[in-house]
Amino acid sequence: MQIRHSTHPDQLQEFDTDQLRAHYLVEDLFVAGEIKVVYTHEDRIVVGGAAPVPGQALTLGSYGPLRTSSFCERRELAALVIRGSGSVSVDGTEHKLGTRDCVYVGQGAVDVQFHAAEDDTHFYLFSTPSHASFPTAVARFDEVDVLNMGSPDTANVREIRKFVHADGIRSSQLVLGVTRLAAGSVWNTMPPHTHDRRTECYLYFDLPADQRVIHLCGEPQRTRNMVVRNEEVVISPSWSIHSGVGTHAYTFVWAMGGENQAYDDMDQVAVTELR
Ligand SMILES: O=C[C@H](O)[C@@H](O)CC(=O)C(=O)O
Ligand SMILES: [Zn+2]
Repeated sequence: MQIRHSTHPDQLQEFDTDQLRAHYLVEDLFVAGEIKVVYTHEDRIVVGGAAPVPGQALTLGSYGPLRTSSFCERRELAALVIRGSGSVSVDGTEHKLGTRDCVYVGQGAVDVQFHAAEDDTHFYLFSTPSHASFPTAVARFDEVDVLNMGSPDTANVREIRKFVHADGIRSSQLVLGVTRLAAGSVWNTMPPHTHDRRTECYLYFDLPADQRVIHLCGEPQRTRNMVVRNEEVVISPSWSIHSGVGTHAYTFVWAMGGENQAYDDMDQVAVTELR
């Protein structure tokens, strides 16, 4: 388990490209036959990747820094299939998931296993601390409500789907959804926002291997950027905007943990205020 420490916004001004990437970008999460996890002290979120091969399930263990006997002893977890299809077994109950479907696993689950139904199946894992147990539940990409956002003039036509949230799958603090850009649209979350009460992570996917997303971070009046590949995660501390422009359309998982679950609790930043 890799550890990322929290950072102060002033530090961002001192970071060079490599330091910026070392603190906020998570690469190489998806390795065939392995589970990879990264613990950030920003709201104690754990992000991970599970890439089982068909016929060989992967079991989620606990990790030294958690000091628990099972991963979900004091945590809740969401697993979303970003590529392929498969199932997640939670204490013996199998939940079949197609591409872009998600299972929420409540605190207290002991035995969590990932099974691939086809080659190149990738599960994205997102976990936050939890001090109350909520039922394990599945949300399907094609069944959750869709919010249409953006316009062709600003190249940001996109569909926002909320999976784990106050009016969907209930959780202790975890909030998660998927945003998909229309062909020809490239901007997400523009105009951008911050939410001082939550940390947010973006996992970009469905981006062709030879394309990139230029992800914008930092305080609104002193932004920085990182060039991001397919299936990489960006950690956004609560003081940072989180927005990006692709060289091609893409999809991303946005997921948060923190003080509240109110999606609308955002401080919007006008495009003209950015620097
Ligand atoms: O806090 C919420 C998140 O940043 C995302 O839901 C924004 C997003 O998906 C978008 O505008 O494209
Ligand atoms: Zn946000």
